[in-house]
Amino acid sequence: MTFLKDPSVKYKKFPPINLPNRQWPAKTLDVAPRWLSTDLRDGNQSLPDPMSVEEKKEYFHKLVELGYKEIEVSFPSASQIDFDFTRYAVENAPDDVWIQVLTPCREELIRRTVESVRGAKKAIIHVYLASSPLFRDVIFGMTEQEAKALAVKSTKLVRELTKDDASTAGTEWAYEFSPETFSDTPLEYSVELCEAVKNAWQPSVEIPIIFNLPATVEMSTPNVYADQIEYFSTHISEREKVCISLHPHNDRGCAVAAAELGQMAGAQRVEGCLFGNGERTGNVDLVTLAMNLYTQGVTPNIDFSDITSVVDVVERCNKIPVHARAPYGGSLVVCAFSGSHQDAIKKGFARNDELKKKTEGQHSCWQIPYLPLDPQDVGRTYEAVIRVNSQSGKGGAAWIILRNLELDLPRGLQVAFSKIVQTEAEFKGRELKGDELVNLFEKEYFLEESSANYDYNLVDFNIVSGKEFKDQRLLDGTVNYKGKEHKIAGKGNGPISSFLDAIKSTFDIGLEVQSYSEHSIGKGSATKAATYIELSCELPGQPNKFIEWGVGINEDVSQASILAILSALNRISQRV
Ligand SMILES: CC(=O)SCCNC(=O)CCNC(=O)[C@H](O)C(C)(C)COP(=O)(O)OP(=O)(O)OC[C@H]1O[C@@H](n2cnc3c(N)ncnc32)[C@H](O)[C@@H]1OP(=O)(O)O
Ligand SMILES: CC(C)C(=O)C(=O)O
Repeated sequence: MTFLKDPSVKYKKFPPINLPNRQWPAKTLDVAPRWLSTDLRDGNQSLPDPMSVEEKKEYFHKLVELGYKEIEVSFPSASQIDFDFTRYAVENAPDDVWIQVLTPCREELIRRTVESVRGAKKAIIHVYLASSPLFRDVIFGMTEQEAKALAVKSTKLVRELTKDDASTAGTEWAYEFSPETFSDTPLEYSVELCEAVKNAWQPSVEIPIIFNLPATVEMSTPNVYADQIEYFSTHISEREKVCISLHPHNDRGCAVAAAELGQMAGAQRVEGCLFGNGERTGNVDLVTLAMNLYTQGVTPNIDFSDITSVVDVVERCNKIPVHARAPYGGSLVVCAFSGSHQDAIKKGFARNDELKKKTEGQHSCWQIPYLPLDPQDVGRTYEAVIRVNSQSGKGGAAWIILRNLELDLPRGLQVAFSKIVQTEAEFKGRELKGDELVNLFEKEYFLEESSANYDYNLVDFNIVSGKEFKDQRLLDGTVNYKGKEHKIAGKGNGPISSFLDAIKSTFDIGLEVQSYSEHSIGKGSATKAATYIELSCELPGQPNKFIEWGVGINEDVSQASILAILSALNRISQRV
């Protein structure tokens, strides 16, 4: 079969819903829904290697820790592992967590399912049945009325085994019914079927019946799903005794949008999996949904403050990696490699700091270009935000030096260092890690601990000033040049000019300061001065001037300047 020139001969368009009075487009999402994690059921059933009991335990505890209050733990009639794990969940769930289990409409499987949650504090029995014409015809060969009768019979059986059985009074029972696949079922029939199920269950306002309306296979644009939900929400009777739940799959890549529009259309609950695991393209991603609320200022009631630990558990138990670009949790989503992004982020942070200073810490609104979320909110560091490769500009490397060494490089030095970084990144053909950049900077600007191999090294110096010298400074000291110590002496208006004078008289090197800046680093008694000096240099026998930057760091401001001059001089010495 070839890729069709005219796919309409094989695939039919999904018809729009006739809902001229639809209200959902004007709604906003202002509160978190009830969440149900089906990682341990729908997620698990789609894994090449389903989870072991141990893996399910780890995952379950993570879900509880994150704040999920409704967890579908299994399909207990599927396997001994699922049954045993359900028993574990029942015995170990906190009192406020509902344990949900799924069963088809088969008597022996319903019985075993109810058995699996015996003794639970709170349990939801979830029953599903094919309702769409395709699923009914293909899977069961049942008419609409036969399917309805089976759904009613199964609901009555669950009722008899649970809330009508006095011996289970210690358990708070809830009931969930899923017409599969709701999104491909005529709406009038979905409502008729659910009315019959509701009547069989007899819900209360306190514990409403859950009608979970799955897009078992996503077949339309999310607005169509929203129309379907709004239709159901406005046509089902005793709405106050009904909780509408969404269960979107991601076949068309729109599950998150479908879940969001579905909530706008009246749904109060969402079922999904962390990072969108699940059948085929997955269930809707619960992380994205919660964090989408969070970044709109709405409390999601789920705590993703340590998202890396969530990724770890999900990857370990599912044995499927979380994509590096997965919204919010992917390893690359808070990283910028490209120059203009890095520049914007760096400026954004600087502006934020300024605003904070101006408002004495009151400014708290997050507005950083390219970063919709403060990485620290999910336990990530600012160091990881900017990473450097051959696509990066001066700002990226400067950011890493700032974050690691507290050195706020002047613009000219950023440009100069960026060229060095570019050459290195192209040479290595890959990203340069933070510590590689720091090492490169320290090596290039002669800031390493061991300076034994540098051409010029400061051994000692002394500066004197006074009226008798007519406000001039006199500097004398010792400089080691290529292993040999030289006594130096010079005079000038300050430490820099007197040192330049000393270098001129000792080595016949003409140096001129092109630019200078300085700031402090560290705090309290550990405060140091960081000095940046751009020098132009005339060397004996060399026709052209050299221009180089140097960096010096020392507790003493004068010494920091002298070290910066020697740093530039060493760079020049290396070039000739
Ligand atoms: C949309 C969803 O995700 S639904 C959940 C799907 N999850 C799973 O299937 C995982 C667990 N499943 C299992 O372990 C097994 O399929 C079991 C235990 C449920 C049934 O196993 P088997 O009896 O061997 O049947 P098998 O898996 O081959 O086929 C499924 C049967 O269930 C029937 N079935 C499917 N859905 C339902 C339903 N909602 N209610 C009743 N029966 C159903 C099918 O018609 C088929 O019956 P048939 O054998 O009479 O044709
Ligand atoms: C059992 C139901 C809710 C399901 O998993 C689906 O329709 O995808």
